[in-house]
Amino acid sequence: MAAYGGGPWSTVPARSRRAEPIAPSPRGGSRGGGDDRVPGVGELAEAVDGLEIGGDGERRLDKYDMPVDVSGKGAPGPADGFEAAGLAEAVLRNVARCGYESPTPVQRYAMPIVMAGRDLMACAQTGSGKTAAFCLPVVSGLVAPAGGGNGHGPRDRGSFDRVAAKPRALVLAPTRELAAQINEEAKKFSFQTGLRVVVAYGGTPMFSQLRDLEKGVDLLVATPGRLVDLVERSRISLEAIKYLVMDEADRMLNMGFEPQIRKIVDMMNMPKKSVRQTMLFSATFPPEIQRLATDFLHNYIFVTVGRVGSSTDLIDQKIEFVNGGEKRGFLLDILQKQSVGLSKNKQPLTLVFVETKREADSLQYCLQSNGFSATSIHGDRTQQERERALKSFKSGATPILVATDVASRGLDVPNVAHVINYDLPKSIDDYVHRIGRTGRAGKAGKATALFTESNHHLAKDLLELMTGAKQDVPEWLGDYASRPCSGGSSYGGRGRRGGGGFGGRDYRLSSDYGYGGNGGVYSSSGSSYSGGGGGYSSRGGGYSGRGGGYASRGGGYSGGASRGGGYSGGRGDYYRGGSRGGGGSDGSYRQSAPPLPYPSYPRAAADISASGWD
Ligand SMILES: Nc1ncnc2c1ncn2[C@@H]1O[C@H](COP(=O)(O)OP(=O)(O)OP(=O)(O)O)[C@@H](O)[C@H]1O
Repeated sequence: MAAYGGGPWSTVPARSRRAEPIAPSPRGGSRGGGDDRVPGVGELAEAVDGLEIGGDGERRLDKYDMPVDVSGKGAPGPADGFEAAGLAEAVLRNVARCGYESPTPVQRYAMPIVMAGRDLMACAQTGSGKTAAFCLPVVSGLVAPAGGGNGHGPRDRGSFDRVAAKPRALVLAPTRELAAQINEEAKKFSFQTGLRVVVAYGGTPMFSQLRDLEKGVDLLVATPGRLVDLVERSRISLEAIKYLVMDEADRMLNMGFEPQIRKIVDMMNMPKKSVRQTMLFSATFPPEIQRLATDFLHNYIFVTVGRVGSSTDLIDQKIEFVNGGEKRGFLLDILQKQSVGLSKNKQPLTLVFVETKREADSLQYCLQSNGFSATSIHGDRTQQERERALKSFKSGATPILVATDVASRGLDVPNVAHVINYDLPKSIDDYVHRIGRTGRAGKAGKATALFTESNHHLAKDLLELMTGAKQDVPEWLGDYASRPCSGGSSYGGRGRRGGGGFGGRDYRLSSDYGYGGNGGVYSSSGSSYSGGGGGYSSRGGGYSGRGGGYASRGGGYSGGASRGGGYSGGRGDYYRGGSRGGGGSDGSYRQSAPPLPYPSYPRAAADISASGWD
């Protein structure tokens, strides 16, 4: 396979970019009155609270250049640049303001697909620019004039019709912090377009969000819980939705969250899938979630950059074997060593992941008692506390953030130098997302995992992941990986990743699915686009999962009183049976039962709320 032939990426250090004047739009001209003036970054920052552009250090954006596979009938080819993608001029100006010189691979492929009005499932590595990959074409589609080529007919401004706001685009995100971040990004990209971007998430008073909604909304970013609440109060109507995006889609459709997503999509008056345009994005997409996702997609295109669920080799991954009781000392040692010789305000930003909320509190206290400046974020802290902690971490005022999985997905904190998995997660996909908080946007990062005996179930997947990312793997990990594990392989077992090797990532290509051959599949990594043919019938092919389902993973999880049972193997929908009682919020389990193979996500309503799902 030939290497992916993407356009040259910017490797200009962000700092120098920040200092440079922003170039006027290459096309000149403007849309709508009064847009000729091109503001500088500072001005944009003033206009958009929370704007952050770049950070320190060299960027190796070329690191994301890797084989790209595209499957699905009639997929448009990639765009060489932002202009070639056909984005509206106002949006192009905002791209320039953000200092983006050329699109990342996922952006090159996703933008033309979305601009062509096609549904999309896209999988690309953490930190590789997926947010802009959906925001730019969606914003562009919203500002496009009648007949502007986006296939959505005349422009109809989001309106406030008596009581209900009617957004035309909806972006769903699994946590409040991520929703807030996407909101900021979307605002940047829609600067001076006349579009209104509004965010709605739980944990904050509703009245300010209502006031915002009353002014009208074109693009709404929301967490599912708060959205359901607003729709049920008739403050939002989804009847005008043209674009539906699910960020971190595999998480959104996973575990206890899926029913709420179904409620939003199927039972709240949203146009049906053949009418709206639906886009799903994540760095990880297990086949069973891909299968579930087809319920929401219409004749979609699947794009994967690199291997589904792989980590970027921008991250230097280390794994250390530690006895459970020695973890704290080990962590203190790491932190001590990395801070030597650095002044207080130059400490590297370090994110420490733990499994439970209680452990987060306790570790924060321990670190503080040992002279480290640390804060924490988890589902038991108030939203105000969470936001304060994140802000303090971002600014470097508190360079150590102890977090549960509530911070594992999507958060883009520039300059996180080190991610430490103090407790390893239950699944390899969670690991991929956690370490992906560093090594973003082409910058290098470091990840250290403390592996204990109880993490045996993860050994095989870690070995495979690290080997794939060209990391040094200790011999003992290979030993663990080759030994049978009583708990079976983790849920995130590589066997579920689509058969291994490039080309097997779109689950529709599984022979079980009845995709009908190689129709509409091409790979930028060499083989040519083979056009139509084939075709597939959504859900119709009898996809049988990973051959054996959960039960194949060494005994699987058999339920247990506190969990409400229901984990019976089969095709991945264990949560459908039985109650989902038990479990702490945001991936926090306090019980002393043996570790679950999966999930680390909340499964009861109260947990969902505390995790920020609302
Ligand atoms: N074309 C580009 N040129 C330069 N920087 C970019 C470009 N596109 C995105 N970025 C920057 O890359 C960083 C990561 O982007 P983003 O948060 O969208 O990643 P992601 O793929 O969604 O990651 P995750 O899977 O963790 O959610 C952001 O700081 C963003 O501003």
